[in-house]
Amino acid sequence: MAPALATQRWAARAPAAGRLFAQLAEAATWPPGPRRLREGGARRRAAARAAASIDVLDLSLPGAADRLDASFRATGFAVVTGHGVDYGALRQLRLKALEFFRSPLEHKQLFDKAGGEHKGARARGMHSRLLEGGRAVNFWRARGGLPRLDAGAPTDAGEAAPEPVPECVPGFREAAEGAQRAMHDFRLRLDGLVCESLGADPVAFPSKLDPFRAGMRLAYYPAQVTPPAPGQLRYGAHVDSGGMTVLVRDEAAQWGTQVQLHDGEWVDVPLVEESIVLNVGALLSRWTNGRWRASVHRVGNDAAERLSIVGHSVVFKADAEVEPLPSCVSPESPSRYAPIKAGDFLTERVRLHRDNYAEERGYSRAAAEQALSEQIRDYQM
Ligand SMILES: O=C(O)CCC(=O)C(=O)O
Ligand SMILES: [Fe+2]
Repeated sequence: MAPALATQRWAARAPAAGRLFAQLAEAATWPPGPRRLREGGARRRAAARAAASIDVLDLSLPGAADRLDASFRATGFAVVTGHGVDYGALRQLRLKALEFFRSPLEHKQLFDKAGGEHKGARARGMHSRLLEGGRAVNFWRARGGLPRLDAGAPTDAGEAAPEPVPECVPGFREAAEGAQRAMHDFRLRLDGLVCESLGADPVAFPSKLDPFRAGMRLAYYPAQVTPPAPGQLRYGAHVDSGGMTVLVRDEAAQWGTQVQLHDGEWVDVPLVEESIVLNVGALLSRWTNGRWRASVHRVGNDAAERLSIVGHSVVFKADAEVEPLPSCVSPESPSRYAPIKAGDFLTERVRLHRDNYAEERGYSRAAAEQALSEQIRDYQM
C-alpha cells in the first residue's frame, strides 16, 4: 500500500490525529509560500464559502441601515466600503506603529504598566503582550478633549487617568491623532446607522453612548519565523466584549481573520481593498436581545508580520443601563437578558479571562466549573 494512502486511511479513522498530522505536515513547509496561501485547498474552499457568508456592503448606497441589520442578524460581521474614512491617515498610523513594534524592547517596556497601579493594562492582557516583544498599546480619546495618545488602558470601569506616551517614535503621536480624527466621524455615523437599523429611540439611544471613550488598539502580529505549535493560533477564538468593533486589517497581510458561522463552520472574512470590518460585540448583541449575533472569531496562522487597528463604535457609558431594546422584544422573541450596567458587564467579562477568577470569587473547585460555565454563557452574548 502506498504510504500516502495509508495515511489517508489512518486519518479517516482517527480524525483528531489526522488533523494533527495535517498540522505537522503544514509545519514542515513553514513558512507557507504565497502560492500555497492563495491556492491551499482548504483555504480556497473557506474563501469561496466566505464570499457567500460574510456580506460586503457599500455604505454610500441607499438602504445601508437595513443591509447592516441583515448582515448582523446573519453573521454579526460585515465588510464595509463607502465608509468615507481617510485611508491615508490609517496607513500613516500603520507605518508608525510598525516602527514602534519593531523598536528595541526597552522602548516598548515604557508602555508596560502591568507591574504598577494601572491594573487596566494587566486586565487587558498587555502585560504579556508587551513582554513578548510588544504586541498592543491602547489609545483612547480623553473625555471631551482632543484625541490623545496614552499609555496603559482605562481601568475595567474605564476610569483610569491617562498617561502621555513617551515619544520613542517621532510622529507616532501625530499619526495616532490623525487616525483618531479620521475615524471619529465614521464612528458617529455608525452609531446613527445602528440606531436606525434597530428602530431605537433617537433620543434615548445616544444618551447611553459616549463616543469620546472610543479607543483604538494596535494589535501587532510579529512575523512567525518558527512554525506554530499544533492548534496554536495568532489570536485565539473569542467574542468581542463591548459594542461594535471597527477593524482595519493590514493591507499587506490581510489574510487570517476568520469567523465561525452559526453551523460551526469557519470562514475567512473577505479581502476587499480599503474596506473596514465591522463586528458585533457581546454587549451590543445583548442590547438587541440576540437579534444581532456576537460571533466567535479568530486569526489563523500566516507567516507575515501584520498590524491590525482595532477601534470601536457604539461605546456605552460605564453607568448606562443596558436592557433589550423594546424594538427587539416581542411575544415571539421575549426579553432574554436582565438589565445590566455596561461597566459591570465589561468588568466581569475581563475578570472571566483571569486564571484565578474562581479563586477571586471564592468558589470551591467543584462549584467553580459550574459557576464559570454559567457565567461564561451569560457573558458570552
Ligand atoms: O486582527 C484581527 O484580524 C482581529 C483582531 C480581533 O479580533 C480583536 O482585536 O478583537
Ligand atoms: Fe475580536
